[in-house]
Amino acid sequence: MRGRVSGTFSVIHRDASCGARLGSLKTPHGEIETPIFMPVGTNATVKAMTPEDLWAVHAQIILANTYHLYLRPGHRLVESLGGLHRFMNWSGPILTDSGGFQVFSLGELRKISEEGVKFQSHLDGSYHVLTPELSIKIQEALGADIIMCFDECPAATADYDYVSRSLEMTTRWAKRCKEAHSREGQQLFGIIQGGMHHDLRARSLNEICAIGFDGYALGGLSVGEEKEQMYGVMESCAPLMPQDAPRYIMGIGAPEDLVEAVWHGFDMFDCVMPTRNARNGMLFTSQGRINIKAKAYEEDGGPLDPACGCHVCRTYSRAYLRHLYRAGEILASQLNTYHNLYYYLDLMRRMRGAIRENRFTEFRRDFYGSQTDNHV
Ligand SMILES: CNc1nc2cc3c(=O)[nH]c(N)nc3c(CCN)c2[nH]1
Repeated sequence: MRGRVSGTFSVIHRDASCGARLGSLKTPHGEIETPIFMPVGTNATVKAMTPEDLWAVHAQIILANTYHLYLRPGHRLVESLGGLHRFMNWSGPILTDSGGFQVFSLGELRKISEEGVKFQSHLDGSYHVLTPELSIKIQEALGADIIMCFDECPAATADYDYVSRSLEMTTRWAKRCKEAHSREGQQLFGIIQGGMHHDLRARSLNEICAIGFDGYALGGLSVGEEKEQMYGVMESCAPLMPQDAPRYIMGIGAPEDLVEAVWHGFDMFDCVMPTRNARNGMLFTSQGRINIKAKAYEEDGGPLDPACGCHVCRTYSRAYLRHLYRAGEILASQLNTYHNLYYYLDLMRRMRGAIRENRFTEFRRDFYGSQTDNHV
């Protein structure tokens, strides 16, 4: 079992008007300025983006998935070829999720037990057992800078007793993950469960923090709950989490969710929304979301977002982006993804600036005012 990787995270500045804080997280592949958004690169690629594009949109750290890379091409193959960074030509930090959530959202025929999760591959129907120990070994073989404990994310519909028993098993699994983890320099984050119940959240938080990890994540959110429930869990958990460790909310979220979470004092986020929405023509702008396939843009020679400084907004018209999308061109996914990720990462940059200048509460108020949602 490895102790905490000391001195990797420091809080640089706190905005006195709220919970927002500026942080620095050091990893073997570089230093990360927080708050930060992590583009999702499930199969060792952020879909439709080259590593050069990711640097151009100022990505600092990306996420990859244990479940997918274990099934294809296999973690031992990636390890034999020099590890995930070499394999995908991304020299920046990488965080890998532990596989539990993906098994439940993708695998067929899952059976959960104290040992772990038995499941059938969504690719070929083959049978597998993912355990806390195997999840850690896979993530060590991939060589991510930050790895996640193997946990169970209960469905939003799960009842109180199920959520209570589930968090107790997640705590036992977290202990097994810490025991199994031995790769020097690699950070291990614990995951707090407890559903939408503040007493169960506090219990999970205390148990996971008592084990001691390099960072702490809120799991079990963005699973179909109401926004008020999600924000309520953020508000109740943030003050109870260690001040001096990174705080990550998994699977979050829409731009307004990121602003709310930063306001409460969270540091790291990941979500497929910017990349998945891009491929479906749903684009984020300073005036809210737009649907690029709408007829309203057929003859619109203007930029996607006049307030955006990205290459796409400086180069192409809405009419051209609409044409590419309707023609089913591959370039539509590339340009739309490039812009959406630039928007998300620029939003994080603007939030860091607001925290640095102690004006984050004003930033949050102005942000809500600007988002006249669902433009055509
Ligand atoms: C989209 N919503 C969402 N909720 C999550 C919860 C967990 C969660 O509770 N645990 C883990 N390990 N991952 C989660 C993920 C995947 C994050 N890339 C979630 N994604």
